[in-house]
Amino acid sequence: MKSLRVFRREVLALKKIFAINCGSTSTKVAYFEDDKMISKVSLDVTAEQLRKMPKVLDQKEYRTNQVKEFLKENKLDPAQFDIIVCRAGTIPHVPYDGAYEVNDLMIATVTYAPEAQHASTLSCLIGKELVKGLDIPVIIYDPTCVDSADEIAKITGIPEIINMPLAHLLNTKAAGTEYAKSIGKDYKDLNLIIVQLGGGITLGFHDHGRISDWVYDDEGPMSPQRAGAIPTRYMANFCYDWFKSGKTLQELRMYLCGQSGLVAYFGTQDVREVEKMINQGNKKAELILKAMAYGVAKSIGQLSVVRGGKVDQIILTGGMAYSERITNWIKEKVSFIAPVTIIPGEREMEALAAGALRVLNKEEEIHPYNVYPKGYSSIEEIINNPNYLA
Ligand SMILES: Nc1ncnc2c1ncn2[C@@H]1O[C@H](COP(=O)(O)OP(=O)(O)O)[C@@H](O)[C@H]1O
Ligand SMILES: CCCC(=O)OP(=O)(O)O
Repeated sequence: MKSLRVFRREVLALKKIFAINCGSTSTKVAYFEDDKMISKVSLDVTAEQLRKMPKVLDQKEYRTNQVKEFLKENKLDPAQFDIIVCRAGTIPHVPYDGAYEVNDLMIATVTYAPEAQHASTLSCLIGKELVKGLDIPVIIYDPTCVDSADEIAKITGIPEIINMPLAHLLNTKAAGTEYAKSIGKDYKDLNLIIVQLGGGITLGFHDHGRISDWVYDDEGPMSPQRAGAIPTRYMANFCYDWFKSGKTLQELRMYLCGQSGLVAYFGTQDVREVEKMINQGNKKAELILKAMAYGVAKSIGQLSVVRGGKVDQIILTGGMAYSERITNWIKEKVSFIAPVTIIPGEREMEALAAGALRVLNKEEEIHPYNVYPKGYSSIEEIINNPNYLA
């Protein structure tokens, strides 16, 4: 039996939480003691660097070194952590939001059979590597692929294709929670359209705490790195030419989610650079950036019908929400639907740590992770037959 002293030390000690968030344009890491952020860094990964490491797994070493450098500079030893919590996506859909264990199946899936090429994958790989040989839990929290959507929203005009929900759940839920709190309500009391204006743009209709419909980065506006929706007649011809020129399906997926959007027009994913061009009188830069904002407004309009116009608030969040030019362009078009609140930047690191703390305090359980990618039924099969995105 534990002595009272040991029991007290375990219960009263501050929980040491390390959070890892690989985004498409940055690597963010932070160290928390309970809910207090002790240190954080956000390191840019530029379009230029990404061109040299086009496959997401190519970036693993680079980003792992960024994380290790942070640990060294802050004199942090992974052996002291109570838990590592990671941002996640690119795994098959899971039924609930919240925490999932990072286990062998998840590691095999993101390594050999990912659902997409997205840097968030790397977060759990790096997390697991840091605690190799140690008995420290690694979890993901509020991944992009929670299936909480209305069935009707998933139906497409091609019966074989079921459109599954994807969205920046982690940050948009955190922004919704922050907004609700600011008006003395609970996130689960409201209908919110929340827009993530990041390297990729996604929108969600948050119906009393559940994303019931969404617009993913390939279904609506272009974004700094991504093409957005392209009419199928153009896309069919584009793909035909692409494959005829000898390029692969994986290269196409990486182009659509990494090298298109603003990057394709201007060679940069940094909106501040594009704004500089506009300030210097570049009319093309103004037109393209405005087209992106216009696309966001149209997608907000699309989601406004989900509950027959019952929208309590529209929230704009993510890095680009710092740009007044962009948020004003969007507001002009959508304010007739509902009032607009701007919550710029991200609170993903805080949201990851808060989730991990609830897990450590036993207020929330860790869901087991047991969903196999389509077409696979064992870890060996996944490892031995990587998919085309690996
Ligand atoms: N102050 C700012 N003004 C305009 N755009 C910004 C600003 N800060 C960041 N951004 C843009 O926001 C985007 C990144 O958003 P972020 O939410 O950090 O993305 P991600 O998590 O996808 O890496 C980039 O295009 C970046 O240039
Ligand atoms: C839901 C998609 C995840 C995504 O696009 O994240 P980034 O904005 O970090 O690229």
